[in-house]
Amino acid sequence: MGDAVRTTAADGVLTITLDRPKANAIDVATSRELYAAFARLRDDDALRVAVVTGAGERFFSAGWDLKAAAEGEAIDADHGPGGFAGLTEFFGLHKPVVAAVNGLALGGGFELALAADLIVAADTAEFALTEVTMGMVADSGGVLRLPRRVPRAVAADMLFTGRRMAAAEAHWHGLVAEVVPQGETAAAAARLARTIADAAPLAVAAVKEILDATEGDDLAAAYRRLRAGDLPRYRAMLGSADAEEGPRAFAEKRPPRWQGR
Ligand SMILES: CCCCCCCCCCCCC[C@H](O)CC(=O)SCCNC(=O)CCNC(=O)[C@H](O)C(C)(C)COP(=O)(O)OP(=O)(O)OC[C@H]1O[C@@H](n2cnc3c(N)ncnc32)[C@H](O)[C@@H]1OP(=O)(O)O
Repeated sequence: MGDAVRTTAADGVLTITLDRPKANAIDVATSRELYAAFARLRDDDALRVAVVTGAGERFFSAGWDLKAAAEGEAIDADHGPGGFAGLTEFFGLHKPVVAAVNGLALGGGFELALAADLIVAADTAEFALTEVTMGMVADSGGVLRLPRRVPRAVAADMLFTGRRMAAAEAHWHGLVAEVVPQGETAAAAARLARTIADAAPLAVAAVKEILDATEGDDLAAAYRRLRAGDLPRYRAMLGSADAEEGPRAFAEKRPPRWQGR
């Protein structure tokens, strides 16, 4: 990777660390490094899940690099690697992403966490979409995802005012899966990621595909999607050797040996 994004891989888990003093802010170069890290997750069959986190204890990410912006650098929110397209393209991939929010997740930093499938947060973490106070809209996923993760009135309050949401409130809303003491975020996220990495890869991919494909549907429409046969990863799971391996391993009282086919 480059200077601002570090990656390490172990036990099927890719850990992506945003490490750019002083606030883990994201400029165009950093967004391209993040993009490359998620491309590695997508393309490496040995990798089954990613954890994305920030270096240090104060910031997960303070979002877009406002100093670079003041000097004229623009992140194309629709088509550039660092914008909504990147977040949508990669967070629609077939492998889950866990955000380990170790501190302040502001603006694009919160959008990065919102694009993940699961969030583990430090008890000191805070979340905010401050774009409206910066003359912008959180159009790299924030304005679209937040109302689908918390009640509309709560999303509206945050989007109109840029107010912060503490980790405890985020957990109360179900936005955050787990809150842990500061300093334990990475370990908690790693435990969650390893549990996912140990599950059947085709089944995990099918769950992610179904969650993403039916997010906006009511139950009846979602069920029709599931039965329509137009979800390729779900279809692949149904006819897989792994779908037979699970019951066989249980009957033989041994751990399953997933083959990913
Ligand atoms: C899957 C593939 C895709 C990969 C790419 C994913 C990209 C994600 C989306 C990209 C971005 C989309 C655009 C986004 O929607 C728009 C935004 O993010 S707007 C910016 C939002 N951020 C903020 O509003 C936070 C701004 N910061 C502050 O308000 C304050 O810093 C603070 C957080 C309240 C802390 O205040 P203080 O305690 O007083 O500390 P300082 O202010 O002195 O900050 C310390 C230090 O950090 C620098 N800094 C802080 N925030 C930023 C920032 N956003 N950009 C640049 N620098 C920042 C600050 O300047 C200080 O440094 P110093 O001046 O001391 O050198």
